[in-house]
Amino acid sequence: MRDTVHVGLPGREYDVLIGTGLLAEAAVHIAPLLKRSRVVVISDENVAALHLAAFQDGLRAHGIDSAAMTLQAGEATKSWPHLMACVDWLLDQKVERGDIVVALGGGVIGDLVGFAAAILRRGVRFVQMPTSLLAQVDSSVGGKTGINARHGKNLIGAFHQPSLVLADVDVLGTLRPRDFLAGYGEVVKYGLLGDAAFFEWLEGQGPALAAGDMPARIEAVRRSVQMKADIVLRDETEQGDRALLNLGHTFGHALEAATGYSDRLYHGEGVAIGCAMAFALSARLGLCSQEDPSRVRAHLRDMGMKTDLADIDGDLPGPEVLLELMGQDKKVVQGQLRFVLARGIGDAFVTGDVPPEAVLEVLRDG
Ligand SMILES: NC(=O)c1ccc[n+]([C@@H]2O[C@H](COP(=O)([O-])OP(=O)(O)OC[C@H]3O[C@@H](n4cnc5c(N)ncnc54)[C@H](O)[C@@H]3O)[C@@H](O)[C@H]2O)c1
Ligand SMILES: O=C(O)C(=O)C[C@@H](O)[C@H](O)[C@H](O)COP(=O)(O)O
Ligand SMILES: [Zn+2]
Repeated sequence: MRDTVHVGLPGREYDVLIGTGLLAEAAVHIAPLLKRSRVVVISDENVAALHLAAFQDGLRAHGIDSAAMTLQAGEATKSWPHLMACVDWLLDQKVERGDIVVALGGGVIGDLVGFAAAILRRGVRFVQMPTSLLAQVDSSVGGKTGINARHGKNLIGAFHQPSLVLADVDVLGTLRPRDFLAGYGEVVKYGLLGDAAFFEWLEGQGPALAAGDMPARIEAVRRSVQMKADIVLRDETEQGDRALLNLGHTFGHALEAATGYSDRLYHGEGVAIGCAMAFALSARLGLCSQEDPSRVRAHLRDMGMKTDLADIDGDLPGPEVLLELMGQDKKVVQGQLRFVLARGIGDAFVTGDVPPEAVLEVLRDG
């Protein structure tokens, strides 16, 4: 079972291969990119324990040498100290301009390693081997790379497109259910932002997807990646339309900052709560029907996901502080917050015309 989505950015085009068995046969797809038969791989401790040996064995069988570095798992790894460790190690390995760096892991590894590749010797190529659902449907595609700052999420980074993305859906089988569902938050986002039929399909197929139905998983990854590729092609550096991919993120990023980028709230969980809030805000402003937010929440609830602030363990700062945290959002223009809101399911748009009091009311409702 195999699908390909082509990201046709002029001069930086690449394929996203989606299917089974791609980890073991990665060498076949990576070899044509190599100038010498050696790659460096960066992964995290969970993924390395489960999948690094199979990946390196496959490379070796094709005569490709590899060296690997393993980082601590979790969002805290997207930070200055780990970026420095990564870049130091890549220099220790004498990675050259013509070499390929492989990011083997979830979105944390993809964002961090992609950024390290962007700044190493002013830019080396990298391959994304996304191993989480979130990374397969979203973070491995489109070239946003970076780390978090004390001031907020992803505030230090670069646009640096990968040279190839290999999304092996078999490896999703080892994800913890909570990590799978966090990735599902981004899948739902795609339906909500631009494809009502996809959202409807997810309402029917979501449980099968979570239970491991392979054709359903491939279809969900393919449709998500295709939508992202289409948007990135129109607006690579987020001057306009690309901000639609930020649906749920203005709320979500503030909640991640408020919970200290910790296990209290995963990125995809923040996105799911953020999508529910974006629809609540849209309904409050009379932009969509009152039924839409209920339908969004009902599907997330059916899937066993977080939808409300009360679902986050521990104390949260008050609405005013959360609103203040949103002030570092990259969509802010001339000091004014902009939100991705919706006229209905599958019909999102970006607007700065949002009274702060309406946002505070949504946050107070939780
Ligand atoms: N660049 C982008 O466009 C973009 C898009 C969406 C999200 N992101 C970023 O992605 C990050 C979240 O990504 P994530 O949800 O993948 O988090 P993650 O990388 O922390 O992975 C989640 C957990 O799953 C584990 N894991 C990954 N693959 C596994 C597998 N196959 N089997 C078992 N365990 C596995 C990881 O070790 C980790 O513990 C956030 O930092 C977010 O900001 C970036
Ligand atoms: O690729 C994009 O563009 C996205 O917005 C995808 C998001 O899911 C992702 O979380 C992204 O990293 C958020 O971007 P940011 O610019 O708001 O940090
Ligand atoms: Zn996201």
